[in-house]
Amino acid sequence: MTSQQLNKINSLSERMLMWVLLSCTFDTLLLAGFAHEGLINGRIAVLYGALSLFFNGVYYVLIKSGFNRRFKDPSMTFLQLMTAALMQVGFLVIAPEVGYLFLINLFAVYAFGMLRLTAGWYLASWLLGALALSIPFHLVGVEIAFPITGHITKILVYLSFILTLGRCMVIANMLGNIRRGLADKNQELSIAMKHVQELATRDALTNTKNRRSLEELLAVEQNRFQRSGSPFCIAILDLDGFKGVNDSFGHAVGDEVLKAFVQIVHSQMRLSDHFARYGGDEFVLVLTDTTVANGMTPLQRICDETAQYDWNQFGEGCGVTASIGVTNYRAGETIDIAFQRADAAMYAAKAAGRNQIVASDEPGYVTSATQAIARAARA
Ligand SMILES: Nc1nc2c(ncn2[C@@H]2O[C@H](COP(=O)(O)OP(=O)(O)OP(=O)(O)O)[C@@H](O)[C@H]2O)c(=O)[nH]1
Repeated sequence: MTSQQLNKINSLSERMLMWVLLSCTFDTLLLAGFAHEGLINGRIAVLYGALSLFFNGVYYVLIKSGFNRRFKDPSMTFLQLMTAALMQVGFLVIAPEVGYLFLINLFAVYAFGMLRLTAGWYLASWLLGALALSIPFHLVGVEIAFPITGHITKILVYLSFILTLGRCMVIANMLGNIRRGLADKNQELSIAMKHVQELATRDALTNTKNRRSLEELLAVEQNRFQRSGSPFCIAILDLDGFKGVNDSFGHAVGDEVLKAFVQIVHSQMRLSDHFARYGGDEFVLVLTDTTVANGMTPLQRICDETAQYDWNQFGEGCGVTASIGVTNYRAGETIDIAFQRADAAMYAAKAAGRNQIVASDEPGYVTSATQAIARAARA
């Protein structure tokens, strides 16, 4: 148990002791009232008050001195419960004329136990309580009374019931606090879990999805394709000349370039697409519900935006472009095979002079460079 947990237990135990002491004080006053009415000897009220003070004092000293930390249950709930229960049974024997009071007190005593006792300890305390109660009920043969003998005793009995209900309210409030604490802890835990999940699926530098998350998303898209035939294509985007940026301007500038590139892609992609950092200066864009034929337009925009971006803001002469390889996912193949095709296409784009798109094997979309040449020839 951590010292923070122990401190919490101690503060709860101290609060409980205060309530128990207050409760015992009321009982002592009620007993004094019954003594005044001649139902019991006045010394019984004094003894009840003195024993309450003594036992609560002992537990207070144990808690304050830290001695309770040596126990398996530092709250000492079982010990306190048994002390209180046996005290009630003892007084039931010596003052059966007001025996109802000690019997209803047992409810409050056992209810306090609910705050901390495990089922096993609760069962043990119940069995011990039952055993102890057998003494006044069976062996001693005392007359346990409900002492309404006049107007005053009626008020005293009424007060004792009201006070018992009050004790139940205090216990309900403590249980409510425990429940609220648990609910708060649960919420904190689920927020922390969400955060951990975010960290596990996000790239820390660029805040895009990471490779692990990409693999999961690709598996989802593959399933969707198999179920509904919804097409998707995989594009691998690799920066050109990024090593040069790092070498000339430093790693920190390189990081800024990566983040800016992510912004460019985010500004051009659809919300339903998936974008992830694969590693280093290599990224993957999964275009959902899209074939390469349709995907070429946003990819071309990314290529163009990257080439036209004001990289000089990071340093005079700083600049990168993007080479992109893209392929359709084909029925029945593994993601790995599609990935290899996209990778080969990306290397083809590099080999063809960088800053362009190569579609793996789509007729009519060999490279964006050939499209540009065709456009120029038409013009
Ligand atoms: N600043 C920064 N650099 C990184 C990070 N991860 C990898 N790199 C660097 O990125 C560079 C990637 O190398 P290359 O892909 O060969 O560089 P390139 O100049 O773009 O080469 P081509 O792709 O052939 O155009 C290496 O120098 C890595 O050290 C990162 O998180 N931050």
